[in-house]
Amino acid sequence: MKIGWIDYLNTMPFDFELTGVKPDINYTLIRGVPSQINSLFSQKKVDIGFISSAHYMENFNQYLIFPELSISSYNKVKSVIILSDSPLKEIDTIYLTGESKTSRYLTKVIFEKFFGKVPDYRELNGNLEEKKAVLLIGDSAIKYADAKKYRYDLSQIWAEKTGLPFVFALWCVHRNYYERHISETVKLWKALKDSKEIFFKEIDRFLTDSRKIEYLKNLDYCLTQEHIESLKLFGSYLKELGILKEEPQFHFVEVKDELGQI
Ligand SMILES: C=C(O[C@@H]1C=C(C(=O)O)C=C[C@H]1O)C(=O)O
Repeated sequence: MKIGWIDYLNTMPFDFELTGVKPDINYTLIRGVPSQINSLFSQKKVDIGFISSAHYMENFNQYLIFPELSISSYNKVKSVIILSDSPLKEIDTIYLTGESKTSRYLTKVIFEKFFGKVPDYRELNGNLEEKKAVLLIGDSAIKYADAKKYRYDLSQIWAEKTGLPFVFALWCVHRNYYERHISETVKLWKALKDSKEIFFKEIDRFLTDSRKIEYLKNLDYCLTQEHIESLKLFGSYLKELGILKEEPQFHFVEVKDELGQI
């Protein structure tokens, strides 16, 4: 089994090698930033991947979601931010990180649906200092959080406008891989879920940096009905903006029968 792993601090709770959970499967981890994992996943170079929620939405007929797991946030996420020299409403040009898919689309929803303006979107390459406004995610967002006068947290804006959590990433499997490897897939799902529980129960064993602990504790790793509502709303905005061809449906891996005890 080839597993696509997002190489950010925020995937640490799922790290079953760290927490000592043994999934009893043969696997290799392929690490990268979200955009790399998304494309390895759609090329079937990985069988199971932690991918951008928007990438699931673009390919929902081919993928299945692992239940109960995500990276989400109920208010501030802290690592999906717009850094700017001017207030948000005055931004005309914004440079978007190439590491993301969901947050790039969320930026468009925020500007175009919530604030009714279409800035010039450009690709972020090189130096932040020369750019008046940038979208950063993941570890570089944490690193450069204070780099500019204004900082806007995209998940906080979403929460203020919708009252919902925002779902950034989902664990997904290719439907046809799942059909041929049901038991291994469910074993991985269980290992990720157990790892997350052990990690937060015993967080001091795995991390000493209090800022990192605080960052991870503030994130939300669940996938409830409310999260699905939020994904649906995001999907309908993306459809309205012409980013998605159709409104996505949400299909899940069936985990109940496989491990009997769940
Ligand atoms: C919360 C985050 O969510 C990330 C954002 C993603 C995206 O924008 O496509 C994908 C995966 C997540 O790791 C983050 O990494 O800061």
